[in-house]
Amino acid sequence: MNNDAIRLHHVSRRYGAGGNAVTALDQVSLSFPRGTFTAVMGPSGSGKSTLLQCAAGLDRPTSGSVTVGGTELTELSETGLTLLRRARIGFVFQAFNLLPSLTAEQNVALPLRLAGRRVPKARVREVLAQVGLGDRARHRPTEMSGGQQQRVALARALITRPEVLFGDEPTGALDSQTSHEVLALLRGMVDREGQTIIMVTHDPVAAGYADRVVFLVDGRVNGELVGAGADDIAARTTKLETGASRPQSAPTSSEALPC
Ligand SMILES: Nc1ncnc2c1ncn2[C@@H]1O[C@H](COP(=O)(O)OP(=O)(O)OP(=O)(O)O)[C@@H](O)[C@H]1O
Repeated sequence: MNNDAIRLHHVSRRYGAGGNAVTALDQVSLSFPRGTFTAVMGPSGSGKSTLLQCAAGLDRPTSGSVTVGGTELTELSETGLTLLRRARIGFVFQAFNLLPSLTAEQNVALPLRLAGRRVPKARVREVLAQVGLGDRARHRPTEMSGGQQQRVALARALITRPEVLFGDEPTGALDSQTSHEVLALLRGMVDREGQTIIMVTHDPVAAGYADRVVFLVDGRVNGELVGAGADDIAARTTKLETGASRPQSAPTSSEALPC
């Protein structure tokens, strides 16, 4: 069986046409093996969100191929894409996007309800316990801290047992201690349950929880760091932001080139 949860092959995404055209992604090829945690970093406008959206089936590439566990997304209809996202993909964003009138357990059950599926109460409790909120099932978002709300959002993303969990700055609205708690949870899901996670972040400390960090510059992959700590990641991002590493330099021992 293919061991990649997601594969992008020569993916390009252009917005607009003529003189106003923007190439947000330019021939990006990347593989995300199952059970790994990848951070995506790069300067503002380098294509991180576009990469996430194309990989998650929220946006369609202009050219190239995206496969989720062997399913070619570019061949799916809109309905097919929606069904695939609902069943096989989870999302957490910087904004928690919880419904304020619903309790934690009702928020967590929402994706199943929207899909017209049965909501096993035990599963809702299980996933809330998994994020350390077993005792908060009946609380509403306003009765919870930011970190707790993000953990409810995480439980909501996990209720369907997604093959891939995408995070777009999931700790962007949290203080450093709370960020650590959420990132440690994500790390534990990869290590204990083999969850695949792909997370866009600007924060080298957050990226340090990942197994590898993929860097984008001007819509292209500009190398990656494997097993790096926050200091090395910060040094690399500073270089990218000042343009010092363009064009790409030869990889060092802890670096690997994209496949
Ligand atoms: N809907 C759109 N229409 C036109 N241009 C777009 C659109 N979405 C993104 N872009 C452009 O594509 C490029 C990549 O944008 P993207 O949001 O993917 O970058 P990013 O790395 O996520 O940026 P940031 O870190 O600032 O969020 C940018 O030049 C952006 O202006």
